[in-house]
Amino acid sequence: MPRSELSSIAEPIDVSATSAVSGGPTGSPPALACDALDKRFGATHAVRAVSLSLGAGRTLALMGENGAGKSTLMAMLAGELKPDTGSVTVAGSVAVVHQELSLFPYLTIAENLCLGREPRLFPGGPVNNRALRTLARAALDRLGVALDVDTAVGRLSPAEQQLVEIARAVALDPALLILDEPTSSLEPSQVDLLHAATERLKAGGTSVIFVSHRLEEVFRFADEIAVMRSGALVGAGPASDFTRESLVSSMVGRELEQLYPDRSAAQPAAEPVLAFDGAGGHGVRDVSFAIRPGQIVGIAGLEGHGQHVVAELAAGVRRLQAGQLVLDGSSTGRAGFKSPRAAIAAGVAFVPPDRRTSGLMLPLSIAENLTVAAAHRLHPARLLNGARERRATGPVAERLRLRFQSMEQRVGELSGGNQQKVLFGRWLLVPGLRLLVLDDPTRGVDVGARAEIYGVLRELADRGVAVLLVSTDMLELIGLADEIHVMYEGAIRGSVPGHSATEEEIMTLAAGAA
Ligand SMILES: Nc1ncnc2c1ncn2[C@@H]1O[C@H](COP(=O)(O)OP(=O)(O)OP(=O)(O)O)[C@@H](O)[C@H]1O
Repeated sequence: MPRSELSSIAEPIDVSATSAVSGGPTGSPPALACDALDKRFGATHAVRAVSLSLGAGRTLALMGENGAGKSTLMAMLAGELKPDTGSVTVAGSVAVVHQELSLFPYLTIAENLCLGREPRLFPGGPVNNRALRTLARAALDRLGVALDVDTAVGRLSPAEQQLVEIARAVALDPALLILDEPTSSLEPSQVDLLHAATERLKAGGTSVIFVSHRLEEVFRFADEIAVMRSGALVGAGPASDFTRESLVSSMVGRELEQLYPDRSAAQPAAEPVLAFDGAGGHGVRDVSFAIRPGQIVGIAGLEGHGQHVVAELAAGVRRLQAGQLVLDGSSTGRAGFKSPRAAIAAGVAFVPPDRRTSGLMLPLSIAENLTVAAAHRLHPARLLNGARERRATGPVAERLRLRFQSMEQRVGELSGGNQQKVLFGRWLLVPGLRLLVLDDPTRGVDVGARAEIYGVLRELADRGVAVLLVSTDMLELIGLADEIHVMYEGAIRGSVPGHSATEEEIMTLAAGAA
């Protein structure tokens, strides 16, 4: 875990002191202060003259739209990125948990947790495995996580890996802990663990900065809020000075009337586009439900209960081992779609959850990534045609409020949330779309862009496209889906109509308690 090389403040810190962002506290030095930080990447002015300070034991939520400059600012605060101008002062070490995990999958939890600071049997000698395990267990205990420290990290769910990564940062006892979207893959009970752990850290004088696009968490975790827009700090102060509405409008620079679009009044009675009929395999079993044209069907469940497999079966990424998939009234064959290509040929599109490993071609341009699915229509001769590509992709980029320099920019240079928008936007250009399968489509996407994505989904549904939405965000499912199927241990435990569903109802089913 990187530690800051930055200059330290020698004076002890008054833990009881409170501090306002960008305002001095009661005379004690802040745990973190930065002054006029500025950073450009070529033509992009990513961070503009940002100054702020944070007291010891305080939590700051750093908010802003995708591409606002949050990750760049945090990298400079952590000493990982050199500012063009400006300075940072931290009263001690900094530990960072990035959006992309940095654990070694083949090493155990204990080995990952103690990497680079393994206890030795004697100085310079072999690793003391007993002490290693004890240290690792203590690190997990501090977070309240019950995992076997001998498990290889690659066998853990994404949420568990995230917790290990956080435990590793916490174990360093940093003066400042920086968490970049720590909760995006966590389920509610794990968010509770993280909340309790940060409260304990704060009581010990550690300051915490975190980024989240989930507003409900921001008000729960943060003492202070700082809002960035287009690289500049546009608002900062105690969390109690903000309301949900004022926070959103300060982030997106406009009033956001509603996050979720109105539902269609009439439920479609048409034949299903796709029906799961006793489908099983890869840990799921007896899955039966139908998706009709114009319907948004949601799949809920705690991490690891089979919901991703359902999305992958629908999209031809995995083959069935039992039951059948029925497309327009006819079976798709013995094992479902033969391949993703066969699913696409049938008008089924898939937005996978992990944009970095499955979906985007990071070295290629935005335009190329957007048009790859529609390539047959846009490039009949399979040759890139710049003018046509621009005509087609421009409106999509505008609609999704993509923040970019030019359509020729490499996707790898975009902020995380903007990459996700490209992944989603590519399917808007595809002709003959019948069923859109989405697996956690708004992870890391800011609230303004999320409203746009939700609006686009509703529009697609109103045009007769069927939507299968797998999401860990229960509020998103309740806000969008016409019907929600809740999975538990690989099977559908129960189904609830979207318009009347409550979080409690879904959680009860997801925990297998109903
Ligand atoms: N290495 C880089 N090269 C070129 N441009 C970059 C680089 N890193 C970031 N940028 C640009 O700097 C701007 C700020 O990006 P940053 O990742 O800090 O945003 P963010 O607020 O963290 O966004 P998100 O919420 O999507 O993670 C964006 O326009 C991004 O494209």
